[in-house]
Amino acid sequence: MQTLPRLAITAGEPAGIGPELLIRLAATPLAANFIAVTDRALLERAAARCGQPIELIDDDGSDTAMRRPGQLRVRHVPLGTTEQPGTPDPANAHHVLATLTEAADGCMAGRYAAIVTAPLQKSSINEAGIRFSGHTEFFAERAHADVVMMLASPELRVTLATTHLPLSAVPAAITHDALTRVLRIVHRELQGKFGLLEPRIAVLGLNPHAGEGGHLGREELDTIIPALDALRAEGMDLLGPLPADTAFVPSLRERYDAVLAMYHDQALPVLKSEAFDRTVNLTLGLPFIRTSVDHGTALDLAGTGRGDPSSLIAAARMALELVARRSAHPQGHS
Ligand SMILES: NC(=O)C1=CN([C@@H]2O[C@H](COP(=O)(O)OP(=O)(O)OC[C@H]3O[C@@H](n4cnc5c(N)ncnc54)[C@H](O)[C@@H]3O)[C@@H](O)[C@H]2O)C=CC1
Ligand SMILES: NCC(=O)COP(=O)(O)O
Repeated sequence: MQTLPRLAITAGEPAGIGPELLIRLAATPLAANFIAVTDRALLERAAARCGQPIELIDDDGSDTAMRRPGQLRVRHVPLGTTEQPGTPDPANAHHVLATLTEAADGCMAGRYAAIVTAPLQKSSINEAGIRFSGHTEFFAERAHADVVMMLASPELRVTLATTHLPLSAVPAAITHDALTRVLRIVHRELQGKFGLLEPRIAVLGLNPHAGEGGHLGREELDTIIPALDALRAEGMDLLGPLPADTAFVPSLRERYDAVLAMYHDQALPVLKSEAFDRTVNLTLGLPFIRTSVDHGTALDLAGTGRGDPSSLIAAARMALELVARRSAHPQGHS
């Protein structure tokens, strides 16, 4: 019997749009066995807010060959307190982290084929007194893995040398070793996850005009260029460092398969402004597949049922594609 991949879907911040997006995802005919890792009653309230019928089934860990649109399995993780849409409560921080732990541990134990995450409110977890900067770092720590954040639309893949850091901390984090480590992961994962045998990676500079020959900053000359040259000597096809302001013009985009940006806001606005509804966040380097939405908790829309589920649906589709590729080519996949 051909069974459907078991995808763990975390709902993220209970007071955000995540729970409603899960209901919308469940309504699609996607060929997946979705297991919502969250509170059962939260999903019932989200379905009522969306005005969409939902059939919740307690997950017993079994496989199935079919799922009707509107059916959603649930791995119940109780809330700390009942959600107020639009107003995150730190009393739910431990609940949110428990859902991530169950999804990650379940993937590593083989109970789920992949994880798809809805957005969480990082500040609410911090307000509960917990050090936390994002799913990416949480899953990396849980899996003891070196990871890289990628956001990908059908037209553009962007990877990040640094993720959730204050801007003032970025230059010190751009070291020869860090760039080497990150580029090796990106190169390996473009081969394994995307089937690109000889991936072409464009690397952005850190400074305006990529440092203008040292007149606008020395990080390119002192760190980035030597790191790229060493990796080129190993055979990697690297372009740059390119000035970030022109790296995304069409003539240059034809010359690379992915971009490595030095920091979070250097490249993500390009993706989010041209493909907000089609972009997927994925974590490279984990021992399991994890995809996510490209947006946040949209507290201004939470509770209205009007959040757009497109990015979550795209994330689920990409997770299914990666699961299928892993089954077909298990040796090339982390
Ligand atoms: N993967 C994750 O867990 C992510 C979490 N966040 C967190 O989200 C929180 C809020 O972040 P913001 O910067 O305000 O960004 P945001 O993405 O939540 O909202 C920005 C704007 O986009 C709109 N928007 C976002 N998603 C939408 C959707 N699916 N449909 C329709 N409109 C949508 C919002 O209504 C708002 O006007 C922060 O705590 C941040 O850390 C942000 C990005 C990713
Ligand atoms: N902009 C992407 C983002 O902040 C998502 O981070 P993560 O929670 O997936 O690590």
